[in-house]
Amino acid sequence: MFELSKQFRFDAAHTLERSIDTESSRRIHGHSYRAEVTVRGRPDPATGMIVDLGLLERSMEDARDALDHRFLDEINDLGPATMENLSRWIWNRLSPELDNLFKVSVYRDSSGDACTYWGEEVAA
Ligand SMILES: Nc1nc2c(c(=O)[nH]1)N=C([C@H](O)[C@H](O)COP(=O)(O)OP(=O)(O)OP(=O)(O)O)CN2
Ligand SMILES: [Zn+2]
Repeated sequence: MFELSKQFRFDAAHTLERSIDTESSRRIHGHSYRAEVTVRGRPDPATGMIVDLGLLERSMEDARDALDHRFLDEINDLGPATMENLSRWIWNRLSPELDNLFKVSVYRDSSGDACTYWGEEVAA
């Protein structure tokens, strides 16, 4: 079994309601994010690939365009612009076209923040 990943970066602004650092979090501020999309599977013997990295990049472009240099509070189906909601939002955007999608991680390298979404568990 293999995991294959590709990353993209985006810079975006947001506000956040929190119980700590309330005032500064409510002010519009920005972060530099890095998102990592991982597929899992076995390479096709003919191509040697799980999925062509070029195709993976194409399907990520749309998500990047929707996030980069945006005010995240204005993205209707995101909810509060947290790392958790961003990783799930990227997952929801990519999962219809990526059969082998395994996880989506979002990082804020400057502060050491990371969040990974594996999709919702399907009840047995
Ligand atoms: N569970 C989560 N908690 C918080 C999130 C999140 O996405 N998930 N996000 C934030 C805010 O984005 C906040 O701006 C980050 O706050 P903080 O860690 O205090 O860092 P700074 O704003 O000071 O950012 P710098 O890296 O210092 O610029 C909070 N919590
Ligand atoms: Zn923030």
